[in-house]
Amino acid sequence: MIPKKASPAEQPAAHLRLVSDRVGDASGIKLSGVSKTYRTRDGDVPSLRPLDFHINDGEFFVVVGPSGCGKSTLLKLISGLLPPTTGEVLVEGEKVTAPHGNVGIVFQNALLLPWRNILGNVMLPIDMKRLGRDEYLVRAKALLKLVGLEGFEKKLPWQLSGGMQQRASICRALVHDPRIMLMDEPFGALDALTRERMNVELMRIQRETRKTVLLITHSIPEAVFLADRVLVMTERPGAIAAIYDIPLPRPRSLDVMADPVFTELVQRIRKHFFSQGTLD
Ligand SMILES: Nc1ncnc2c1ncn2[C@@H]1O[C@H](COP(=O)(O)OP(=O)(O)OP(=O)(O)O)[C@@H](O)[C@H]1O
Repeated sequence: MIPKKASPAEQPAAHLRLVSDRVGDASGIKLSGVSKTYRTRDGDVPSLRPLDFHINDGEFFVVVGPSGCGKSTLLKLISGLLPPTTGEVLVEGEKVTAPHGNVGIVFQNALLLPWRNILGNVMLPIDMKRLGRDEYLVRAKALLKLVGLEGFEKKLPWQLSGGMQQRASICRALVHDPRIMLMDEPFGALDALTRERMNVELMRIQRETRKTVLLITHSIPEAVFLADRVLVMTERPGAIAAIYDIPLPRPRSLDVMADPVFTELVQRIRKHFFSQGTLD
């Protein structure tokens, strides 16, 4: 389905140009006609309508949508955990047919193994993939330092706060140096203040590591704060309601939330959720 452009009546000010898609190349993530219908004993559950879009290499791309519209399904399709019903997903120009090493995934809860210390948890993908421990140990420690967890390597997960655990899970997703980070409501379980701090931290990590990030959130301000572009989904079966370009300069601090461009974008995206019945 072709992303919908804003009608003239809903056109924002010139500085809030709405883009349907940027021209993409073979790098990044490309979805062509990707749909998903779950086959269950009680019948078919159409979850995603055919989607076409491209996420550029190094882009911070955020997806917002109503509950149950297929956001997590989208993430599973890109990571290769689920096959699409129609269409194809290309990651770095390669068709995704199975779980692949090009992604690191962060879930809503840190999901650290309670019996492994923090360093051991970060090293889990390396141990599972049987990669060279010595080489990646250096990287794991450097990542922990990057997220402010230096000195906590030997602690067990319960000895850390929720925000610190989530930072460790981000390190775990990055330790094998994937090109892409997929994040499913990564800060949904955190209190508001910690969540804001984690957002600032995540942007910094993304800038330093130059990863392509696809993040799912229910928070529209969070989406606008973080993203280069925001994809708004319709209700299930999910389709693209619109894709917004976020022209706020980087680096961004929390002060950007007071910028009129920020508030206008938040309001425009919120309108999708308050129109009758469906998202658009
Ligand atoms: N394994 C499955 N079998 C059948 N239906 C499923 C399965 N997984 C998800 N669904 C259905 O597909 C739809 C999309 O689910 P998904 O988890 O992708 O939505 P979501 O947008 O991530 O939801 P939320 O925002 O509440 O986390 C939902 O209606 C869900 O019930």
